[in-house]
Amino acid sequence: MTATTLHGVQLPDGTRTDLHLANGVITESAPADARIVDCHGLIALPGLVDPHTHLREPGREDAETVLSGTEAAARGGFTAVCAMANTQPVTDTAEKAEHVLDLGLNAGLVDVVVIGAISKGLKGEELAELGLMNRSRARVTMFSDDGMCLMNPQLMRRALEWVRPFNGVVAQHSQDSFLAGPGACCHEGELSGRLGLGGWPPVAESTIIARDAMLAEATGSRLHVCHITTAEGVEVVRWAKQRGVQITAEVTPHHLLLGTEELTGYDTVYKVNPPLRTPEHIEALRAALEDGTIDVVGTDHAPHAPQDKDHAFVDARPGMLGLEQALSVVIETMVKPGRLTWAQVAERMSHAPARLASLADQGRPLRVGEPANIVLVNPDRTATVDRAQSRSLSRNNPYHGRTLPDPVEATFLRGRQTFARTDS
Ligand SMILES: NC(=O)N[C@@H](CC(=O)O)C(=O)O
Ligand SMILES: [Zn+2]
Ligand SMILES: [Zn+2]
Repeated sequence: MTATTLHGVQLPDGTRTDLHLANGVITESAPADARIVDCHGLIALPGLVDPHTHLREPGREDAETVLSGTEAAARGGFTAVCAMANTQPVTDTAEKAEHVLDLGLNAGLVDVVVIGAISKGLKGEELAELGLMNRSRARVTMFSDDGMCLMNPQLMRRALEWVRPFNGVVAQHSQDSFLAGPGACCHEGELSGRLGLGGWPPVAESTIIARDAMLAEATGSRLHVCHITTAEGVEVVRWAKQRGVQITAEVTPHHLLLGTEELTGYDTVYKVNPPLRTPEHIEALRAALEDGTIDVVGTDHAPHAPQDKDHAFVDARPGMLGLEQALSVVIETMVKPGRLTWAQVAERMSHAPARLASLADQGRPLRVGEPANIVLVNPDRTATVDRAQSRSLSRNNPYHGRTLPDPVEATFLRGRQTFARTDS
């Protein structure tokens, strides 16, 4: 593999330097035959780490494969993605976890980190093989029934106890379906009434977060709150952190940018769980990402085939794409308004998610000796999103037609270029 020198690149702390990439790591100096890339005006961030991706393989390869999903990830600046367990079959055994790991290794574009199911078949009844998945080649440390809220508090407690010896983490999709209105498919509020759609009240999220935070405290285990969407939920996380609970929270790009007003045309691309919220909630999420109450950005990249989206709003599958525009949305909503520095973007999108998933070789600082996992960012470039250009096999891109930052110039996984912009 040829060595590369990123000449004159800006580091997250604002300093300018030459970064030499050779043999998979950042080196002190470059060999004589190194390719030199002029990086003036570009920023190097540590490769992004997505703690929450749906890759759909095995089972729904018409919507996404590990290859197509990881191509989308590399294009978005990611060098690692954590693959959710709600595939068909569900990732609930060591063998299935190793299968997903191997699909990722074969694709070779980003590190595919396997998330195991908490319960067998995501049914919420019996614990899955947590210990065996952890001891498998996939070395699973994160467990989630995402797609479903793990309702049974006894099972939640036992899952938290199980992961403690290996410092694992339980990631919850916090949505109490008993509190949802009939046919709930959007935020409960003035608009759901006007549109005649059933709603999810914010309290359906915050009460589950509060319950799980208390269980995490009682067990001394790590809890991760997936895709938080409400001001009340953020308040509970803030309170739990003050108590010393080992809790982390995640926000998606779409919940940072998009609100309930998108729903007025009943376009099912905007149907997602948890639902898009109102401006007060969106502002609470941005403020919490700014002050660190929300630790990480997770895409919740959820590809769906047309036949699963082309339905009445209430019947369509929830979920939207996120990998390719995640950094675009964070720049638009957080960097441009001066709410996050580049070092803080690196923290929320690389360092912190790597710690969450216990990844030793991801989310590392850009220093000599560290793995050469890097995304090159052009902070000034913008483009109009075209869903037809996506690397994903699916087209449920909620940013289609919007002009947004288009920052990713190139992505390097252990020094090897996994994405390069070709249209400039
Ligand atoms: N976010 C969604 O609306 N859908 C996700 C599941 C999930 O993240 O809950 C999916 O798998 O499609
Ligand atoms: Zn979810
Ligand atoms: Zn999800």
